[in-house]
Amino acid sequence: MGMTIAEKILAANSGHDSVVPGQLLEVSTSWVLCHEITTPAALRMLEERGMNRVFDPERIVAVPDHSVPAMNIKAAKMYQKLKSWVHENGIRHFFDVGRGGIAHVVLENTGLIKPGETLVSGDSHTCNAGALGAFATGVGSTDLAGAIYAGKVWFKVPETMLIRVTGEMQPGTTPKDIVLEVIKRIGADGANYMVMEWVGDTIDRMDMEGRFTLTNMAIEAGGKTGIVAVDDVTRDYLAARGVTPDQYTEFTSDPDAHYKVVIDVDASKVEPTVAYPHIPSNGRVAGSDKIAVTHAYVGSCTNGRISDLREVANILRDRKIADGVQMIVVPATQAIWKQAAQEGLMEIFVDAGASVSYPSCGACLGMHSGVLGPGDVCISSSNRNFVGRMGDPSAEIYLASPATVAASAVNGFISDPRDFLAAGAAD
Ligand SMILES: CC(C)[C@H](C(=O)O)[C@@H](O)C(=O)O
Ligand code: SF4
Repeated sequence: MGMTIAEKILAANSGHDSVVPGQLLEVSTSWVLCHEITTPAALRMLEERGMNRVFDPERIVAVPDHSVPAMNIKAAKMYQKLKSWVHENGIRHFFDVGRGGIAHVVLENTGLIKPGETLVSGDSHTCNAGALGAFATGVGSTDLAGAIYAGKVWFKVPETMLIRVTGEMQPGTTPKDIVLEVIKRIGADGANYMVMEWVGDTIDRMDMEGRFTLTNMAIEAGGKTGIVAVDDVTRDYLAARGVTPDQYTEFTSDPDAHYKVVIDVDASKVEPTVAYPHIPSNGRVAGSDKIAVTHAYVGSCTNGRISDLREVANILRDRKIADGVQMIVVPATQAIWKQAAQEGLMEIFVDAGASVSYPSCGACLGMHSGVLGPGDVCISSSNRNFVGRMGDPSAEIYLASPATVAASAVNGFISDPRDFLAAGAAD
């Protein structure tokens, strides 16, 4: 029987010619990504056993991102732990505060992780990197410890779900709306322990930033990871980062590969979508109800990229954020921050009355720099709207595209970004 891309990558990285779903494998990890929240626990486990070494200092990427710059002493200590470990072990790929940003977005941009490789990290959105045709997934602290020590991890080969997306996306609709629509259809557990493989002409035309948004949210449907096959879009993205095809292996799914589920999406029918509290599968068309917001957040590993910031600027240009709304814009990395500044986007955000923050996870998970209070209502470009995710348990979070967040910030209530296109503000 044929194999899917994910099965081929797992086979190649575990010394097998072929594998089948359900098979247990010991897989070599090409890369281990470490941030300051989950890595210290893994390091403690290793230290307690006298096993404090790393499998390969060149294959570990360390990026403090959640609680930086530190907002309290506990956070400062976690940062110190990551940093001292990095120095003691000669880990070169360390993206310190001011030189990095949100780990997943930093990594995707480095050219380090390549198609056909495997990546693990103690973070559930590690699936983000699957857009590069790699097998990337989040693991718990024990598996993380094993990966750091031995460069190996146990996996049960997942089943794969095929998501075929065809047709032209309509103006105002973005990759975020596509993934919110898919999660709405299959449910927050619809892809449990499956690989979500994205194909179709809509995906072929989509840039890498959009593809990262799709694979990033696999975990919100319970997926093990998301993946997109390598094509010219991927090759060009990698070439721009100095990576040539002889440095990586391209895997494609066989025509007779086995898919547990096949989903068809007509992109031309997908409308700007908002996931209502308190689960990402609770999608409705943007603006169906007039819901007043107190906060608007653009950022996170899902939607804090330069194309996202451009979309927001297109709507905020020559407009003001509604009175009573606090808007926070967080470029995902230092490089994106600089690019946004060079393009004049920062000025547009500030003139509109938004607060522009430094690259970090901060507000996304209610740690700092934008924590919600009782009864607050936030429209967010992030990926999770669970109870208490951004702060007080009584706060409500609505997930949407950056364009929908911007339109809602201007109106003061959840709005359809297409109304702004009609007004000629966005392109
Ligand atoms: C803190 C970290 C372990 C967590 C995750 O794994 O996803 C965070 O990034 C999140 O988005 O909730
Ligand atoms: S930006 Fe949000 S979702 Fe992404 S890694 Fe950070 S906390 Fe998790």
